[in-house]
Amino acid sequence: MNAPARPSLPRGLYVLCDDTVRPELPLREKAAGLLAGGARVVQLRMKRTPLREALAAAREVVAACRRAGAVCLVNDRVDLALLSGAHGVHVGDEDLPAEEARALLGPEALVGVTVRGLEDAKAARAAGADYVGLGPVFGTTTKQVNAPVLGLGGFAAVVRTSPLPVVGIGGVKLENIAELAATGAHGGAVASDVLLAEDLAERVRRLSAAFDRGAQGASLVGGDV
Ligand SMILES: Cc1ncc(COP(=O)(O)OP(=O)(O)O)c(N)n1
Ligand SMILES: Cc1ncsc1CCOP(=O)(O)O
Ligand SMILES: [Mg+2]
Repeated sequence: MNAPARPSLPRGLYVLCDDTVRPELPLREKAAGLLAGGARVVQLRMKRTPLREALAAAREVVAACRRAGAVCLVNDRVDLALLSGAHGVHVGDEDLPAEEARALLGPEALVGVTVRGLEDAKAARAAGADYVGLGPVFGTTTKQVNAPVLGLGGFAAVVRTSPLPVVGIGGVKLENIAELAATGAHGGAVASDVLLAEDLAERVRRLSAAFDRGAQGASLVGGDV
């Protein structure tokens, strides 16, 4: 029997289409700018949008991502991910557990889990997650996180031994994303640096290029070429 066709999470820039950063700009316009810049992974993070509006926004953003060939993950809400036809969900400590998200979404969905260290990453793998979001890597004002800032060294130590691909989050910006990528991170998740830019598409292009440059450096150090 054929295995289910779960998409793999593209490596590189991972953008948050977030309603708390620059709230006056509608989510669909944020998504349009991000996708115009070639974003390949978009997480729809809605913390202040009323539920029915959130469902409508999710349907619109997921459809736009699918037209652009990008992966769209819904933050927190498995119900919205299901109803909007998203590729998957990202869950943390205050959301449904990864096992339950997987049970509801099925084997074809991508499930990402927030972790703070290696033990959490092992647990996420056992729970059926596809990747982990590890942070905060740097200081951030976008979310008050109840965990210490890892710094690049602490982040890299987890990346080296994580059983799942690691996406770094928290204070990731144009000035540090190449260094983050050079640790071997699978992705760099960015909210404010991209959403506060005047030209979202151009910022996506620059962030993606910087991540890819850093990742290339990592593979040269590793002796891949
Ligand atoms: C890629 C990625 N990693 C971590 C998080 C944080 O998720 P969570 O801990 O559930 O916090 P909220 O984003 O829900 O406030 C994330 N969203 N994405
Ligand atoms: C959701 C989340 N979890 C840890 S930091 C963070 C916010 C990241 O936002 P920014 O890229 O603006 O620091
Ligand atoms: Mg959450």
